[in-house]
Amino acid sequence: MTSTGEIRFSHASADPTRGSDDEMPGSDREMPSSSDELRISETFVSRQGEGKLTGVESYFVRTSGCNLRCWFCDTPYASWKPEGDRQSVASIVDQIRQSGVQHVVLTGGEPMLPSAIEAICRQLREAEIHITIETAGTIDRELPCDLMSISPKLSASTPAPADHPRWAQLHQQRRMPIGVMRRLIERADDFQVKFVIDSAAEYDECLSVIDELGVRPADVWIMPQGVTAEAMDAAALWLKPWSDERGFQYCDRMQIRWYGNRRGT
Ligand SMILES: C[S@@+](CC[C@H](N)C(=O)[O-])C[C@H]1O[C@@H](n2cnc3c(N)ncnc32)[C@H](O)[C@@H]1O
Ligand SMILES: Nc1nc2[nH]cc(C(=O)O)c2c(=O)[nH]1
Ligand code: SF4
Ligand SMILES: [Mg+2]
Repeated sequence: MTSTGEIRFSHASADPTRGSDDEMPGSDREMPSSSDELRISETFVSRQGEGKLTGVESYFVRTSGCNLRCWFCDTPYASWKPEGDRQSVASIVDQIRQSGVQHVVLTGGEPMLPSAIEAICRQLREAEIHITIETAGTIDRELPCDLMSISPKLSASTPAPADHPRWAQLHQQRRMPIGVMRRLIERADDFQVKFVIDSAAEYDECLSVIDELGVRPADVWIMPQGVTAEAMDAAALWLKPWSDERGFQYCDRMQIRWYGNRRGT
């Protein structure tokens, strides 16, 4: 942790923010990460459903484990109750290469947590495969990335303190390191910033984060919180006009429309 409270991992370091899935974040229940393997909850080929590459066939690699605990997380099997076995960097990259798919989406959980993500990105870059990283933007790593897709977590994402006292506190402390996000944006070849909005009460905070990040409206994507087409239809009525008025991109999460909220899609 730096003096500003930001987290920066050097190559092959262990992950001090790594928490377990229960109410004892930081416990040693999980093995420390290594630079040549990481825990994977699922891999699959699908179409990118969010942001500027929507529609592009992509090989998804979902790491397991997260340093945050959004109450609405749509992949609890990679955050609240992380599942999956450890796999080597070599086997993951081999499978991607054998698939012939030219775009990879590294997501999670939090894909910037395991140090092995750096080797994956270096090897994919060598193979000239396009890399998107879907991240909450709380962890600073230097790695090759074509599209850094940052989804900053607003305060309404915090889990209920009454139900999850330790995670509520940690989530609140970790969720918005603006300096880390700025550096990720500066280093990446391209970037987008995607906000999940659950209610109009989050508008002011969203606008002030955009201001602090210094990004243009064209780089901002507004996504409704929700995991069904019905929830997205209902949210679009109030959220899309607000987004359009400010010149933001509106992001209907298309995978939900195409496939429903199903794992592996
Ligand atoms: C599961 S997260 C994994 C990557 C990273 N941890 C993050 O949050 O950006 C993938 C994307 O799904 C979004 N997301 C998760 N749950 C959601 C929900 N209930 N409604 C809308 N978007 C959601 C996240 O904000 C992020 O953009
Ligand atoms: N099709 C599809 N597109 C996605 N874009 C970002 C995803 C994610 O979970 O990070 C995702 C996902 O899970 N599926
Ligand atoms: S940061 Fe991403 S993976 Fe972690 S809990 Fe929030 S939405 Fe889920
Ligand atoms: Mg998803």
